[in-house]
Parts: sequence; C-alpha cells; structure tokens
Amino acid sequence: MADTSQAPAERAAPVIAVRGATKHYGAVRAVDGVDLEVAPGELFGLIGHNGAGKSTLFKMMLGLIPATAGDIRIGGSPVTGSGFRAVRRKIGYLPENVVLYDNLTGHETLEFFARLKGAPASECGPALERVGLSSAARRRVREYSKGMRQRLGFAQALLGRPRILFLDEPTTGLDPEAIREFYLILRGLKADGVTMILTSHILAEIQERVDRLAIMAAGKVQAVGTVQDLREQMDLPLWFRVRLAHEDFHHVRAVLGGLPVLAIEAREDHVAVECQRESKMVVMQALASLGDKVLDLHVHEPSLEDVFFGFSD
Ligand SMILES: Nc1ncnc2c1ncn2[C@@H]1O[C@H](COP(=O)(O)OP(=O)(O)OP(=O)(O)O)[C@@H](O)[C@H]1O
Repeated sequence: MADTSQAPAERAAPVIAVRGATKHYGAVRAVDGVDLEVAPGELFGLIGHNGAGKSTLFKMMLGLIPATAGDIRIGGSPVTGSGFRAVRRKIGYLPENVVLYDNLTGHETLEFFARLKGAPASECGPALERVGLSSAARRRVREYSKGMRQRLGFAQALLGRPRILFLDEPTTGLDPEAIREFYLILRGLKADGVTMILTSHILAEIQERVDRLAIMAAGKVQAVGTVQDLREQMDLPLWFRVRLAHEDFHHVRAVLGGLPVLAIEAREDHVAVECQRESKMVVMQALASLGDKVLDLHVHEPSLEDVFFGFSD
C-alpha cells in the first residue's frame, strides 16, 4: 500500500516542514520531537486531547515562541531566521483565544488588524461579508455573541490574502450552519491553493473535510495520514448493516458460514456483521449472493473518533 503518511517526495516542496520540534517548559514536554510536513494547498488537521501540545506546536510553527530544539520551516524559511519576516506576511493566524477589544465595532476591529498586517483597509468590508458579519459591522464587539466573535477572529485571519492559514480551534462556538459555511470558505481557499492547518476537538466535523491529519498525544505525533490511512494503521474492524425481510435473517448466517467474521448479531430491523478489513470483500460477496433478499446494505467504517481513541489512549 502507498505510504501517504508524509507528503510524497515527488510532490512540490512542503509549505510547512517540521523536524524534531521540541518545546519544554521545565519538566513539561509540551512538544516532544515532532516531525510533520504539510504540502502546498493541503488542508491538514491536528487533533489531540487537551494539553497534547497542539497550540504550542502552532505557536512554534509561527515563530511566536522559540523551540527548545528542532527545525521548523515555512515556505522554506526557518521561522527563527530573518527571511521569515517576508513569509509571515503570507500567513493568517486564528489563535485559540483571539483577543478583541469590546469598545471597537467589528469593522474597526478589522481596520486595526489590517493596519497591523499592512493589509489595505478596503479588504475589511469583504472579509466581514465573507464570514457573514456584514450586518453587524457597525456594532460594538461587546454586543457580539461567542460565535460572532469567532467569525470576526476568522475574518482577521483572512486579511492580507494569506497563502497559509493556521486555525486553532476555528469552529469553537459556531452553530452547525456557521460550521458548514466556515468549511465552504475553506474549500474556496483550498481551490485557490491556500495551505491550511487547523486544530479541532470535533472529530466528526473534520473527518470528511481534511486531506490528512496528525494525532498528537503527550507532545508527540502518534500517527499521520488520511483518515483511511489511520483506519488501516489501526486495523479496526468494520461493520456491515444488512437489512432483510425478518424471516430471511437466518440466510445471513448460512451464507457467512465458514467465513472469517467476528460477529453476527440480529438487531431490530437489520443484521450487523463485524469483520476485519481484510475480509471485507469476501463478506460483501457472500452477502451479495443473497440477491433480492437484501433490502439494503451499509458498510460502517470506523469513525475518526474510534481511530483517535485507538491511537491516543
Ligand atoms: N506557557 C506555558 N508554560 C508552561 N506550560 C505550558 C505553557 N504553555 C503550554 N504549557 C503546557 O504544555 C502542554 C501542551 O499545552 P497546549 O496548550 O499546547 O495543548 P493543546 O493540545 O493545545 O491543548 P488544548 O486542546 O487544551 O488547547 C500542557 O501540559 C500545558 O500545560
């Protein structure tokens, strides 16, 4: 099987290249020898329990805190070098806790950040519109809900038309519709070739949306790859959910006789069949041999949550 755990060498040089990144706070190994590569235009997820080291790694990658050891390059420039200043202009960052000034309006807030970034003030209106805050642009931030504050934080990250986006828990406080809109924006940015790395605790949310992800635990990267790569690395069993007419349930047992299945359970309106991944096709063929008796058939792959607990526990 192809190794997609790291960006393949034949692809363009990685936008983010982390080698042996380490950050110690006294005895705490917040980040402990992390290697990571993010390819141009990739949407990369970083997941892990509270305190796993995600935000610390983000800050190191942005050159905001010095590493105890290791080499971190963004766009080929070491984040500690003088050349990083130019690269930084191409980076947008949404911190975990974005600091906003309650007395400013949403528009004034963006004007403030635009000045800091050297971005034209003309970008502020469109950025607010992009995150759905146009109608609240003249209201003071003190009146903003949690989700509106988060959107405003995202809008500031978009100022200056960044080519690389670091988004630390970007969907915290967003309602389901706003989360969907947020990922639509990311999809548009990805189509424009923007490279993005984001953290999230909502695994179901990022499962279908990131190209690859890394699972961090205790400062280390435990696994890297696509969701499917990680499923295969964990070798978790999968489930078939077979719906038949009730009187036909016994046929399932009959066609699966002698096959390497882990469990067959008759449920209220279906039969659940569990097997290892390598047996998936033989089990599927056996079930297909039931022909018209099968009313419906679903394969349930392990979720990212199943995989996550497998790697991080
Ligand atoms: N400035 C600091 N001084 C001392 N310890 C720190 C500091 N910043 C982070 N840590 C420690 O480093 C470890 C990693 O913290 P970090 O904030 O990077 O985790 P995280 O994965 O982002 O967690 P969360 O999901 O809760 O945001 C934790 O044990 C934390 O207490």
